[in-house]
Amino acid sequence: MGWNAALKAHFAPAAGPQLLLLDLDGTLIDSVPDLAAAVDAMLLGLQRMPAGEEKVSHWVGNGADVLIRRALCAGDEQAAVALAADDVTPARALFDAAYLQALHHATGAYPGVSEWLQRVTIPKVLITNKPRLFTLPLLASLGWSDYFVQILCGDDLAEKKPSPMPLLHACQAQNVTPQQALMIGDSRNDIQAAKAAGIASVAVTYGYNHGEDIAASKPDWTVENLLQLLAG
Ligand SMILES: O=C(O)COP(=O)(O)O
Ligand SMILES: [Mg+2]
Repeated sequence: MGWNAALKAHFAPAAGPQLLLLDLDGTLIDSVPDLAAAVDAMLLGLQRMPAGEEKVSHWVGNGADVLIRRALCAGDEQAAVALAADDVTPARALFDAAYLQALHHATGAYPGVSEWLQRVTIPKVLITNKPRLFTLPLLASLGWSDYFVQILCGDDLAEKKPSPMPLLHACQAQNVTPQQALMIGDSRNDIQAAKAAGIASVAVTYGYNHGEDIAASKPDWTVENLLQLLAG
């Protein structure tokens, strides 16, 4: 396995990155159908109108708590932030129950991802804003648990992406410098975190980025399929 010319040039004289930091939702898996079903079950349980996949796809990226807040406030960001924790708790219970039952009904890997995960043999750390409660059973269900040397979820550290904290934590734990690592993600949270950590970043163009073009976040490279990162 070899890296494409752009990555080779960036990481020279090494053959490529020494550590891959990988986002999950919107990068490796298309999880919005199942997330939207759980959000809609939650909203119906609260006697509200369902939101549907398109809106939910714009609300994903900052973890379950923020997703639920956005859903309760129909995407009004200020209102979502201002919502009292007591108003979120009952909704969270409904969401958790619905999503845990259907983590992997309609969720699947994006084209090229399974082959890429098999071909890329350097250490991979999963860095997701998804809570651990959902991440571990979902990875097991996908048969992917053994691909990662470390799994950092949204509730594992004091700060989540766009904070650089989980990325820097992974580099330190895996004994590489930020300059030797590569972050791959679909949203501005991934790219901002990478820039703040001094880590080069690849954005995939097919994921969820709050309805915005990921190019606006100025990743170092963009790809439509992870296999484009490899030579040949
Ligand atoms: O849980 C989310 O909102 C997004 O998770 P991600 O960091 O894997 O994209
Ligand atoms: Mg993502």
